[in-house]
Amino acid sequence: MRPVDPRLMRLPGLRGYFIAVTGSGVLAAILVVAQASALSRLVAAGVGGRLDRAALVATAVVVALRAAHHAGQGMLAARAAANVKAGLRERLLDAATQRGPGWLAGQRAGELATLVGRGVDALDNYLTGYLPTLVLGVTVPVAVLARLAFGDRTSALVILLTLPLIPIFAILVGVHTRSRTERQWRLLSRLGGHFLDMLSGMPTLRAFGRARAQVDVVRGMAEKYRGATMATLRVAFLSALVLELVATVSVALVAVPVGLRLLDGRVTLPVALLVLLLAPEAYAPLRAAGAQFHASQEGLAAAADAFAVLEPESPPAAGADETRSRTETRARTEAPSRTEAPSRTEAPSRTEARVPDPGAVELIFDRVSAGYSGEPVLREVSFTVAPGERVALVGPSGAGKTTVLSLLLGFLEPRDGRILVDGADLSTVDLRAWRERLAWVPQRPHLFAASVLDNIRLGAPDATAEAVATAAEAAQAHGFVTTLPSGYATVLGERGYGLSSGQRQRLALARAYLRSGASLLLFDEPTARLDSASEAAVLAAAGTLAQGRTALLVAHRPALVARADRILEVSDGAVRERVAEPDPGGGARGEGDRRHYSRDADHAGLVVAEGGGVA
Ligand SMILES: Nc1ncnc2c1ncn2[C@@H]1O[C@H](COP(=O)(O)OP(=O)(O)OP(=O)(O)O)[C@@H](O)[C@H]1O
Repeated sequence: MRPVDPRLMRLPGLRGYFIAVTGSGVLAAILVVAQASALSRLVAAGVGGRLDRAALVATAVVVALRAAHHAGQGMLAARAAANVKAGLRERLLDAATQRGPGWLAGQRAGELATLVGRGVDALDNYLTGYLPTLVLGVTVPVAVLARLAFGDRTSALVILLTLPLIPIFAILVGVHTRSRTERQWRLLSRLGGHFLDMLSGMPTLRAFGRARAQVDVVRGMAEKYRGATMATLRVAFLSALVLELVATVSVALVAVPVGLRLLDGRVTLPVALLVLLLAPEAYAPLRAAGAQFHASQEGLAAAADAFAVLEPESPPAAGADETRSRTETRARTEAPSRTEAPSRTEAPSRTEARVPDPGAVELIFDRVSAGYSGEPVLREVSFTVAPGERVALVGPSGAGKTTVLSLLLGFLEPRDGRILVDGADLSTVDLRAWRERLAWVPQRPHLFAASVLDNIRLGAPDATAEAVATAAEAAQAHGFVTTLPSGYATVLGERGYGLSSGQRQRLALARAYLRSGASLLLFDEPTARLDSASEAAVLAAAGTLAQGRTALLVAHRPALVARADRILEVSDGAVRERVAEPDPGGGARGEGDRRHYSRDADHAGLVVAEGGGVA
């Protein structure tokens, strides 16, 4: 058990705070010794029937300084804690954003929310209580021993020998309580995660008649958390008692001999008073640090979880239970190459990288293998999409069509192989600038609890109301939006609550249509929830949008497949060319596809096997 985890020093602003607290601790120690010296002189003079004016003034000044220092220290600690917590929250949110949806999907939103909210707040006890007290636990005893070395060496020796008893007992109790407090934090975070999960799944639970059972589960978890909290509090009270006892006995071991020596005349009254005033001060901060240790443990357990998100490569702290290792395993496995330090991810290391020129892009997958945990979903996949081509990705559910789009969005990095966009390796491209060139309609679009206008304007915040309306019209959304209570100003519920899933999809399409500067369209089953009349209209608009741009469309529905220039089938980890079914509307141009694909295959260095399979 280390009194201070060195990783904490990497928290934003903590190093500066630690230096300030150390300076403040040294000042506090000087004031403690000065107060005891002045007071002992004042009292000794008073016992002798004199008034030592200099000692009186010195005592008053030092007491005032100590009060001011105490208030200043409190303010410094509160401000620094607020800064450190704000910085940590910012970094956690940054890390979550950088890891992308692939990683976030594997996290329980509630656990992450508990960590960013209550977990980070729990650092307060550590920052404003334990850390300053721990520093005082070093500076004050050193100052007291130094002063007594010149006043009464015997007492200094007794203090020197008894002082270590407090940290020894504190560590013994701390080792015992650490796992309890960690368990308490895990239970809280699991409770938060489960509760949020349960609330968002309430309609499903009710439909399947499981809502009541879940209430019992939450009650059981809350009960466990209560039990763990009470157990921790019990140990904390007991340990405070033990430390109080050790400190009191130690002070007695100093005070009794000094009293006896005073009676014998072997020590003067001012010196005896000085010893009696300083001895309790020497033990007090260490005793307080021992007691504060328990209160700070929840914050430290939360900080360890925060480091697992910020620096997933760092080893877990001893004693971490399966929840933490599960969080870390997810972080390692679900975003294989995003698990390194934030500096290795996305924009920071890619700022020098080139971004392909605007206009339709050429895409080349060159022996790309990719996946999440375990077996790769795509194995050595190679294909090319020419600039301006409309390519449909088809294949059985779970084959890896969305994974192809995730790779292009930069949410997932290839385990092997390269993805070239206009000849540039995507792993070296500035992802932020690259994503500005994409218009993406995900399979399950996310709408925010904001106005319809702001939801559509997500990808083009400067777009005018007219441009939004035009995009909405193209996405077949304008009609239903105008029937909403406040039209485009209508504020949606969380996740677009209040709209049908088809309406949500149309808003997501409008979002994409508004990105008029996009050079690559990535549509993941964009018409899956639309009726056939809306689908036809949306596809006509998509056709217009796709002019002069490259488009990759994940498609199950024949109408969408029919509009593609080429069809690629994703199955069994491979991507194969498929001859398009003839389209009565004349959209598909599949017949020439084998030859077309051979040219691409040569380009990407692959061999096209019989029947279009890629060997
Ligand atoms: N975030 C993730 N973590 C772990 N595995 C994942 C994740 N996302 C997808 N997978 C797995 O990867 C495989 C391919 O998923 P993907 O979503 O690419 O399939 P798909 O072809 O788009 O399927 P569908 O047509 O059903 O949308 C599936 O087996 C899926 O279970």
